[in-house]
Amino acid sequence: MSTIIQTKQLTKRFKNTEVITSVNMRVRRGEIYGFLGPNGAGKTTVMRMLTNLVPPTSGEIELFGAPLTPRSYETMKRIGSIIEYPIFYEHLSARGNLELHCEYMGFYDQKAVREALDLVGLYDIGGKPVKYFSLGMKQRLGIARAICTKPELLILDEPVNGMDPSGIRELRDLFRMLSKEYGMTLLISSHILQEIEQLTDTIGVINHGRLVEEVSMEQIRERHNAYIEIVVTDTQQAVLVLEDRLALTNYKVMDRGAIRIYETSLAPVELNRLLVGHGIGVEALNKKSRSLEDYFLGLIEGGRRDAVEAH
Ligand SMILES: Nc1ncnc2c1ncn2[C@@H]1O[C@H](COP(=O)(O)OP(=O)(O)OP(=O)(O)O)[C@@H](O)[C@H]1O
Repeated sequence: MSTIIQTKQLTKRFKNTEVITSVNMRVRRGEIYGFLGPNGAGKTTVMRMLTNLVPPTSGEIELFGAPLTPRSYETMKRIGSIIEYPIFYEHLSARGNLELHCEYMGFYDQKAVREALDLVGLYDIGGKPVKYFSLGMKQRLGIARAICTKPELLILDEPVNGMDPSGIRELRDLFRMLSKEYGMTLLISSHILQEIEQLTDTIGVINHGRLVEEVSMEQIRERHNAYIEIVVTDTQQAVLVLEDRLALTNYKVMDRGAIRIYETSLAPVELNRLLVGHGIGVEALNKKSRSLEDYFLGLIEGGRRDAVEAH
C-alpha cells in the first residue's frame, strides 16, 4: 500500500520548549488513522505542521510521496482539514460559506456544495445563517467544507468534539463511507479511545510530543485476546498435559507457577479436572481479558510494560 503521510524525526519547538520530538509516523493510502493522545500531547501541533500552518523546527514531512515545503500549494489542494474549531462567516448561510470556500480553492463544481451538505445532514438548513448553528452543526459544516473539494486526504482534529452520541455515530458512518466509497485517506485525532476504536485501521499514540506506539488495530486485537490464567504446583508437568492432551500451543509460561492459555473456548471446569487428574495441584484459575483502554492508559502513563508483556 502506498504511503500518503510520512514524517521523519519531525520536531517542533516553541521558543525553548520542545513540544514535538522526533515523530516518525506513517499513514497509508485509503486507511483511517486514529491519532490518539491526551490533551496537550501534541496532536494539533503535528496536524498544523502537516497542513503547512506552522513550519517544523526540524525533521521532514512527505505528503503523497513528495517533501512538503512552504510552497506546496498544489499539495494543499489535495487535502481537506479541520484544525481546532472551524471558523465561518457567521452572517452567511452554510451554503454561502461552502461556495466561498470552493471559489477560494479554485474548485468549480456546482454539485459539490449540495452533495457535501447532504452527506453531513445539513442540506435542509443549508440556507440558514451560520450564527444560528449549534456547536455540533458547526462541526458538521466544518466536515462538509473539508470534503466539498473531494480531497484525497482528510485531516480532522477532534471532529466529534461536542457532539452527542447519535451525532458521533452518524459521523463515524460518514467517515467509513468516505474511506470506502470515495477512497479517501483519513487522519482523525481524539483524546478518547472509544470514539475512534471501532473506526480506525491504525492507531498512533502520542504522549508528551512523542509517538509512543503506531500499530494496526488488527495487531492490537490479536495481542489483547482474552486468556485463561492458571497457577499450578508443577508448570512443567502442566505444560505436558496441555500439549499432549489438549494439543495446545498458544500458551505462555509466566513466573511463579502461572500459565496463560490464549484459548478461551476451554471450559475452566474441564481444564481443572484434567490437571487434577494428572496429579497437578491447581491453586488458581481465572479467565481474564485486558481491555484496550487499559493498554492505552498504560502507554500514556509512561510505561511500555504492557506492550512488552503482551508480545
Ligand atoms: N503557539 C504555541 N506556542 C507555545 N506553545 C504551544 C503553542 N501551540 C501549542 N503549544 C503547546 O504545545 C503542546 C501541545 O499542544 P497541542 O495543542 O498540539 O496538543 P493536543 O494534543 O492537540 O491537545 P488538545 O487535545 O488539548 O488540543 C502544549 O503543551 C501546548 O501548550
